[in-house]
Amino acid sequence: MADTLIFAVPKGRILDDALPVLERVGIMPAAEFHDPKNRSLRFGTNRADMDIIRVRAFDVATFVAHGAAQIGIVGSDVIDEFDYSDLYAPVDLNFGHCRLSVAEPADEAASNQPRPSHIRVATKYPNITRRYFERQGVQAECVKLNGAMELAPSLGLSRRIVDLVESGRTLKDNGLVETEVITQVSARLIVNRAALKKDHARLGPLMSAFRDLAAERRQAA
Ligand SMILES: Nc1ncnc2c1ncn2[C@@H]1O[C@H](COP(=O)(O)OP(=O)(O)OP(=O)(O)O)[C@@H](O)[C@H]1O
Ligand SMILES: O=P(O)(O)OC[C@H]1O[C@H](OP(=O)(O)OP(=O)(O)O)[C@H](O)[C@@H]1O
Repeated sequence: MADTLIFAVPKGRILDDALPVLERVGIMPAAEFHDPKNRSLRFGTNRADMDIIRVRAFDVATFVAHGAAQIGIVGSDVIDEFDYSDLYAPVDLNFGHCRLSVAEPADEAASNQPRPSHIRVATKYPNITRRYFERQGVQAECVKLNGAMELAPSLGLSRRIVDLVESGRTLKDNGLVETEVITQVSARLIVNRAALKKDHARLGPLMSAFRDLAAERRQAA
């Protein structure tokens, strides 16, 4: 019997959109997965050869990149931040749309001052942020936060932030404006490259099923 395939999904907001997609490709987590009282982190599925793990978004990429999970679903923001060479992201699943942007207090953005060559930025994405500003000849000193980046400017932690924006509501409610879009974000299927080589017989058809479904959903949209 072949090894059990591990499918990693993020426990945050992407999960609600990911579950119907998984179901469409024939993967259904066991009933306990949906029980909020259940503290297990690994669950069976309707496929005897596959288990599902539910972890934090950034950890989905880490589990798959190291081959601890062979396949998963995660936002492209996370893939770009880590830039793991062992991660293959073959399918844009066309949900979880948002963008990664630079924002700053509305009054400071309006003042139109020239940007200094060294800036401080609060973000969950220090690698993307450094790379982005480096391309403009600006050295970005990043203060790593794991959430609530929007608080940083008003509390004097940094003038700028780099964070995800969807409706813009969080920025607005915290007195910030979006000044630059770094990149568009959507959910992706990710596969461990070594696992794909070793177990193409199972991972190949799975990838094709996700690819076909994504194409079908794009056509229907
Ligand atoms: N406002 C948003 N609109 C659409 N997609 C988003 C939005 N915020 C985050 N995402 C996507 O969902 C993913 C997970 O975001 P979520 O907010 O669930 O993470 P989180 O719960 O803050 O993360 P953590 O697991 O570190 O607690 C992000 O990596 C991104 O791809
Ligand atoms: O533009 P909007 O529609 O307001 O969405 C953007 C917000 O959504 C995400 O936060 P989330 O709600 O996931 O909370 P977090 O701070 O825990 O990441 C993101 O970090 C922004 O704060």
